[in-house]
Formats: sequence, structure tokens, C-alpha cells
Amino acid sequence: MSSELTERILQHLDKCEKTNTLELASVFNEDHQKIVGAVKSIQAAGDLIVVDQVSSKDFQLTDEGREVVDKGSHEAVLYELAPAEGSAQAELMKSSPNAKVGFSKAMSNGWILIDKSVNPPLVKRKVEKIEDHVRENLKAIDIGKSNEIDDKTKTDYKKRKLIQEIVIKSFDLSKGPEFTTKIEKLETDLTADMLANDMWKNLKFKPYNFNAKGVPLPCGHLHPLMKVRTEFRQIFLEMGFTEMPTNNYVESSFWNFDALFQPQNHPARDAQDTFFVSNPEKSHKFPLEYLKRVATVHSKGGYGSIGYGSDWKIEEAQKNVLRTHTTAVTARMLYKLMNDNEEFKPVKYFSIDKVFRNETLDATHLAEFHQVEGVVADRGLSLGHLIGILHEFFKKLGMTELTFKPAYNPYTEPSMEIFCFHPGLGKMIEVGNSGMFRPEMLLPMGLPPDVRVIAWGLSLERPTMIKYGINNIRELIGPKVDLKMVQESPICRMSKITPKTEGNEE
Ligand SMILES: N[C@@H](Cc1ccccc1)C(=O)O
Repeated sequence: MSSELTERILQHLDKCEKTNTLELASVFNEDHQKIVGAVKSIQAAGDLIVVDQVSSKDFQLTDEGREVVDKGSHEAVLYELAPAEGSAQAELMKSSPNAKVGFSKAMSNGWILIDKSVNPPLVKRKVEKIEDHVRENLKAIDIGKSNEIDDKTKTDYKKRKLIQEIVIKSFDLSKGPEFTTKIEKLETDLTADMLANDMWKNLKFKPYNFNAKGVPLPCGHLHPLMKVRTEFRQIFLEMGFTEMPTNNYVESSFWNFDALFQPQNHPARDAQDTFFVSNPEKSHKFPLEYLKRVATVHSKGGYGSIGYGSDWKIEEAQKNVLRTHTTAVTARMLYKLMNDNEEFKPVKYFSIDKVFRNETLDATHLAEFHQVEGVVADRGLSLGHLIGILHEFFKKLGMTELTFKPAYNPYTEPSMEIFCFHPGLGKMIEVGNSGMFRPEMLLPMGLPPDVRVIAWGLSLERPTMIKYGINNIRELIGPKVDLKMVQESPICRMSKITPKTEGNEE
């Protein structure tokens, strides 16, 4: 706060005994807020002045009122638009958005008339010249001269929404018991020097302001997606799952598609759906024996399957892609399970990481998103186990009403889409996809024939958007993200998935 302004205020008060902050703002030609700030710092220096808050009413132009100041009142505009030879009323009404109001006001002012002797009737000017009082009065209000205009007119303008009443808070000032025109500068810090030379005894210190807000800590913040990821991870860990290593975004088509018994002519392998990598374009290291078994099951069949009956090309399997699902990692892990160990042992795996799809972008789709995936491999698992484990998993997310719909995935049979009742939205929503991996996928990996693998996948973004009440995915990730959203979003608790807007955020 400039000490010069505080002194000017005190000198002014010395001369006139009483003043008001609004008056000071106009005398000093300063912003009112600045004057109020200076008054506050005078108050902090002791009982120099007596300050009383007062409120007064004034008028301010609305956007429409401002338009009238710029272009003229609606009635004057309409009068100007009416040509000397007259114009059909319907035509005139189309001329401006405010023509209707302008027409009725111009009629009651006696500025225009309707000539009914012709068909259709014409609107004509009735007087040669008009005076736009509304515009002049609004100009006066705009420069703070509203007291020059009578109350009835102001009430009328208020009804017409050309002006609005505002309450102005200001402060009346008078001299206090310790009044002086010179403010002693108060010390804010006690220094080592002041202590050493006993200066502190004669100095005046500024009192501590215990109501001051603390400075926001310059610390990092977790993005909501990361908070929700932590919650999901916690749920999987509680259920005894182990996290899969998902650190390779680039995957060969072999692991992303072929190992999953996805035919080489499957539409998902199209450039429209998948991002192909140009450098390095191809992968060359594959477990050869396994690759041969995959080639055979695709082209000729085996393990009780007739396969796809079409050629299987290694060139197609070698193509590198940005993985389209984390199920590619699941395939690697199940293969590894049989190749690193002598014997099969049951496992429960999960992963939460990025996948990439060549999608048309819109409010709910991005070209990269996160997938949450769970897999259980054990002897004798059935669809009943899958349904049971899904109920348990989603219950931990706060979703208890699940239904399933038959679906199709090249690598699972049967496959089921998972729906749950969303209490906030009041309807069933799709939350994921699931199934039992096919023998054509598992048996070439070397898994024993009585081992069944159940799995499911869902996106991380969707529950996050529901949880935080975000409707547009671009507000959640990407360059448009508001850092404030990241800083202020609370920690996510999955116990109740209900939108934030309903006030149910825990
Ligand atoms: N990979 C599937 C999800 C899924 C995982 C496991 C089993 C079935 C389905 C997807 O991309 O949607």
C-alpha cells in the first residue's frame, strides 16, 4: 500500500474533519478499492481514525442499457428504420431483435402510426423529428448522475431491464483519539540486530494478523485419474491380485492380436482402428515354437477348433502397434507363466495402464485412455466364478446391482458386457467387458487343458468422470485440463459412485 496515499487521506481528513471513501476516490481520482485498502492500513497503525461502514444505492447500466447508449433506444432505432413511404409491420419486426419493444414504445410515444388504408397495412413515421430521452438519461446514469433523474423514470428503466440497482459499500471516516497526519512505520520483523543493540525496546511492532490466510503450499498434486487408479489398485491388492508389468506401450501385432486368436483380417487390425508404428516398423523376436502353434491354430485349427481357415502371415504379426488393449500384456504373462515354470500354478493378475485407439474424438472418446484389467487362471473355473468375482470386484467399487449381456470378443467365449445400476444417473450403464479365454488362445501357450482363465476389462476414465462429475473427457486429460481441477479435486473414495453435482462426494 502506498504510504503516500495513506498520508494524503490523513491530511484531507485533517482539513475537513469528516469524509467518506467514495468522496476520496473522486477527489483523488483513485480506484475506490485502493482507497479502502489504504484506510485498512491506517487502521492497522492504531486508533488514528474512526471508520463506519455505510451502504448506499446506485444504478448501473445492464448490457442492454449499454447497447441503448451506443445505438439509441429500441424505439428510436425502430423509428429510424421505418422508411418515409412506410413498411409492412412484419418486415419491420424482422429488422432487429428488439424491434417488438421498440415498436410498442414508439407507438405509445406517438412517433409512428399504422396506415390501414392499404393492404397490408404500413407502418409510417408520424412525426418528423424525435428526441431520444431514454438514451440521454442512460448516458447520465452511466457517468454517475443518476440523482438527476426522477425515481419514476428510473423504476421504468429498471422494469425494462436497462438499468439495475447496485449497493455500494463505502466507509465514513472521522478523526480518532490518536489522530496524526504522519504514520509511524511499524516494524514487521524482529531481527537479530534489533536484539543485539537493544533497539527493539524503542521500536513499535505491527501486531500479528492471526486471521490472515496462509500462503498456499507450493506442492505437487495427483491428477484425479491417478487417485482413482490408486483406489482400483487397492481393491485388486485386497483381493490378492498381482500387478502385471505394463511398461511397453509399443507391442507387436503378434501379442496384441494373434496370440489372442484375433484373425489377421479382423477389422480392429485396420489402420482406422489401430495406430501402426513406423519406426521400428516390425518386431523380430518371438518364441518360435509358440509362434508356429499360433500360426497353425489360426490357419488350420487344432485343439478341437477348425481355426479361421485362411493364410496366416508372419509379416502381419510382426507389425508394431501402439497396444490397443492391456490384454496384450495378459497374453504375454499367461505364456510366461507356462514357460518359466515346470508346472501350472493358479494366478490372479491385474493391470491399470494406457492403451491407444485410432478413435474419432468426442466428449467421451480419446485416442489414448487407461484400461483396468483383471485375470484369474485356475483349474475348473466356470462362468459362475467369473460372475461371482465381478460381483465382488464391483461391490468394492460401490456398485451392487450388476447385469450381464452376451457379447463377442475373438479371444473369449462366452463373453459378457457388464452393466451396473448407477444411483446418481438413475439408470443402468455399461461398465466393462469380460469373458473366459478361448482354448485356441490358451492351449497353444501350453496351459493344461483343464485350466480356465476368466478376465475382464474396463476403462479408468469412465468411473473417474462419473466420480468427479466431469462430462467432457477433454476436461480430464489433455491440453485443456484446468490445473485448478487437478489441485482442488479431493481424494477419490470408491464407496459410492455418484456424481459430484448431486453433492454426494465423500
Ligand atoms: N480387451 C477387452 C477387455 C477384455 C479383457 C479381458 C477379457 C474380455 C475383455 C477390451 O479391450 O475391451
